[in-house]
Amino acid sequence: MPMIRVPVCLGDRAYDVMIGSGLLRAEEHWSDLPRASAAVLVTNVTVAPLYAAAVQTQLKNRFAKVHLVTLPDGEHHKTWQTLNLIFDQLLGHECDRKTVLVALGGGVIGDMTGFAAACYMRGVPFVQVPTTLLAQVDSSVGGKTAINHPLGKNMIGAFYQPLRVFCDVDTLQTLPPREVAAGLAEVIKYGPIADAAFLGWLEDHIDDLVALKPDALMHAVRRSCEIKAAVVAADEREGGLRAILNFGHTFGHAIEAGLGFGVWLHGEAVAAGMVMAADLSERLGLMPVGFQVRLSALLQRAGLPVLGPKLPVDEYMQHMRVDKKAEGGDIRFVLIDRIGSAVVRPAPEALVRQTLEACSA
Ligand SMILES: NC(=O)c1ccc[n+]([C@@H]2O[C@H](COP(=O)([O-])OP(=O)(O)OC[C@H]3O[C@@H](n4cnc5c(N)ncnc54)[C@H](O)[C@@H]3O)[C@@H](O)[C@H]2O)c1
Ligand SMILES: O=C(O)C(=O)C[C@@H](O)[C@H](O)[C@H](O)COP(=O)(O)O
Ligand SMILES: [Zn+2]
Repeated sequence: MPMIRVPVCLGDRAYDVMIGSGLLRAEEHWSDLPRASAAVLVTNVTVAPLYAAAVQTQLKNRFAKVHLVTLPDGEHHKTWQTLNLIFDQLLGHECDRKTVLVALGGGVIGDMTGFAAACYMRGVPFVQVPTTLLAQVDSSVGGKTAINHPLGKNMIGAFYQPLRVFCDVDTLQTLPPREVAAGLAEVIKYGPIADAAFLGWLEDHIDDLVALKPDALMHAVRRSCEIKAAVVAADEREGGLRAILNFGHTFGHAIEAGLGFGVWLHGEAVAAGMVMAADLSERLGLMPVGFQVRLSALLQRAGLPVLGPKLPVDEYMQHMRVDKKAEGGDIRFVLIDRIGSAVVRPAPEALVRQTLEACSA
């Protein structure tokens, strides 16, 4: 299987997303990481037994010291307390400011390791080795790093880009089906916001993706990373365009925070959130009736929920008011105005409430 490079063009901070089979064991792709006396591999208790040894072997060829930090697993551990476990180890091992952090795992590990890298000694280099579909198609690319606050998702964080991203699609074969589906939510997201043809391709190949067919996975990871890389290169810090990557997230983050982090997976909450955003797009007359049904059908075939939980509407509204896109108290939604095109704008509260009633159960 070929190895593909997707460049993320950010001037002197440009980097490659490398996508392929066998990357964790392909020494040539690791040999030009920067020189430093130490690397710190950050992973969790689930991923460590599967893939830490392979990555440690690569790192030991390059760094005199390789330390392993194994964190607890789960979205509810994306906190200050867990972040501090990374800093404890970095300081305990007397790591200097050239130390390279390596995030091995899903989006939780990637977001926390990236944030630790942004903060430790005011910034050390880091590398992403995403091992979930969601992390390969989305979270490892683009430099959003964060932890959660009980009152809001990803509220404490930084924009901080990795040196490189290694997407070894072989690692996806060990994912539980629920995590595959969660990753597919973010893949499907790219169709409505940026690429009508990709949405059609997903409708044709969703069964192959659910079955983890390697060729289909390669194409989905590649196209997703290409779209994300282009958006991030145009608007790294979400001054405008980048907000389209938040399609489904205004509602989705409210579901995650409202239920408590980890009850619904991020991708599951985004799936139900995209259906809500599609419904709102129709209510506003931006999209013809039928779009929401089309999107829901695809999400259901991927094994995802298409209705949010029946939280009180006021609770949804409260969580959405602290969304990072809100301005001056106005919640701003990512809405679709044509398949392959998104707009970011406020919506009348009465319509939002109708959407929440109609799209939760
Ligand atoms: N920074 C961004 O741009 C961005 C984008 C999207 C999502 N996110 C964040 O990413 C997080 C979700 O990421 P996720 O869906 O990867 O969840 P996750 O990191 O919790 O991983 C999902 C589960 O899969 C396990 N796992 C990981 N790799 C595995 C493998 N190869 N085989 C078997 N099990 C494996 C993990 O241990 C975990 O239990 C959320 O916190 C979300 O906010 C960030
Ligand atoms: O990269 C982005 O920009 C995204 O919005 C991607 C999202 O899938 C991701 O969940 C991101 O972490 C959400 O960002 P936030 O700023 O709303 O926390
Ligand atoms: Zn997301």
